[in-house]
Amino acid sequence: MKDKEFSIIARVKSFKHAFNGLKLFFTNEHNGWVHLLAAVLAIALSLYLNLSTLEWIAIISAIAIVFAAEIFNSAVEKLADVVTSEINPQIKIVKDLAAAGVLVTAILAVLIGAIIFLPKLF
Ligand SMILES: Nc1ncnc2c1ncn2[C@@H]1O[C@H](COP(=O)(O)OP(=O)(O)OP(=O)(O)O)[C@@H](O)[C@H]1O
Repeated sequence: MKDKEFSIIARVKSFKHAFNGLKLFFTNEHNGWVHLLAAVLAIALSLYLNLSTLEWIAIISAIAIVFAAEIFNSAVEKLADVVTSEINPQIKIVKDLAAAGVLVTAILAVLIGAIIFLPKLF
């Protein structure tokens, strides 16, 4: 691959593509809406419970990790659908693995939420 010169314009374009990806995720992906709702509720509860700085860092990190995993999962699903629209056992494995990645981050988020919120609520 030929070395490319550093260009501010190219970097700005990369950001534009990434923000377009975010727009696509939040407009087209139903799971994106579910995660957005969960994130808004978690942030509202965090504001209400007046969290410490470290607790905020944990909550925000959990939210971001789940979103990132879901976005990668959506990308894998889209790519898999381009590869074939037929039922294919290998595509099933690929999609199930990507979904498992989201599940792991969702479990992490629930555990972090439980550790932080439950003692303050009960
Ligand atoms: N082409 C395929 N061949 C075999 N199995 C498939 C195929 N497409 C989807 N699946 C199975 O259906 C599941 C759901 O895949 P789909 O692409 O419909 O994602 P989805 O319904 O958007 O899921 P998610 O809730 O993760 O967004 C996959 O995890 C996989 O087990």
